[in-house]
Amino acid sequence: MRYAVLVTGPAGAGKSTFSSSFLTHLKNSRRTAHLVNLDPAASPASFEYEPVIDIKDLVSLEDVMSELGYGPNGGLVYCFEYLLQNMDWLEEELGGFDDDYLVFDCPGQIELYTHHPFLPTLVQNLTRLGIRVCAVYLIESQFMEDKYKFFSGVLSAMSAMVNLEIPWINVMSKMDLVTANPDDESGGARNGLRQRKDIARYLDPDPFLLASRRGQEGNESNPRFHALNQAIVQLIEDHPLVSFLPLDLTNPDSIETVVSHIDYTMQYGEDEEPKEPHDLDEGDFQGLE
Ligand SMILES: Nc1nc2c(ncn2[C@@H]2O[C@H](COP(=O)(O)OP(=O)(O)OP(=O)(O)O)[C@@H](O)[C@H]2O)c(=O)[nH]1
Repeated sequence: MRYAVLVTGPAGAGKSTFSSSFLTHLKNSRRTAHLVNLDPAASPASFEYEPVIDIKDLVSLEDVMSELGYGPNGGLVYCFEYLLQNMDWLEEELGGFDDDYLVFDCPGQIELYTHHPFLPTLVQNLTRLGIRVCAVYLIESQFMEDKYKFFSGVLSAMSAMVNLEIPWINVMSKMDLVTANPDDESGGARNGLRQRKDIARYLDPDPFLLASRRGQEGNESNPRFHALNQAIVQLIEDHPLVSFLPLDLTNPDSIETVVSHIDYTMQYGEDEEPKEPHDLDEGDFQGLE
């Protein structure tokens, strides 16, 4: 069985960094895992592991912009349309892998996840090839600095989940930049970053964070803004689809927890049949007395 993990989320959320740590973790656990780059604008410097499949071998944003005169956003859309017209290329590239974990590092343009059909079509194609697919959606801990930005992140995560309809894990990345304890002088506090005493209300989004303190901050005095917030609170209350796993890459237990959730969501290894004696070859006995 092949497994594909789509690493998604807004620009700068830490997708490439997480993909590298994830691959290191899988390799340390003696699993066969590879990086697939789906970002036609990625620079090679952003990868710790060389991608085994790279969309830039098919089409690159730089070429599309210089040769066809597209801007960055139109160029990205063109690249994905081109990929979907050339799924036989991807199918051939994927053909060389068996029983492997493939980590797809995706671009950071949020509209790709929320309202373009590209990723759903890609997922359909991967599923057709017998690949089990799940998505990890990252938003960064700095989103907690501003509750409106945070809830816009929650809504985009919800929208992407509904658009893709595949097993899904939301992750709050860069938790090393936050400390929950105001007395803790280490880590995030030492770096001058925000302490949060109410992290749990963000990891399991409490919509009443948004509804609180009417009239005390900027736009909140505008009744239409307040009414909009109330509607969003109601939506999140009625459809509590999103919660976040915290990810602190400086803590090995944290990455381990996220990987366990991915394995569980993917039902990793659940279809492995015990080998019959006549299926075993010499290699299976190596190292055994
Ligand atoms: N402190 C901290 N910084 C991080 C972490 N993950 C990523 N970063 C930093 O955040 C920036 C963006 O990280 P990337 O991994 O390139 O993010 P990305 O989502 O792949 O970015 P795009 O592909 O441009 O959308 C880089 O400067 C990283 O060093 C983290 O866990 N902690």
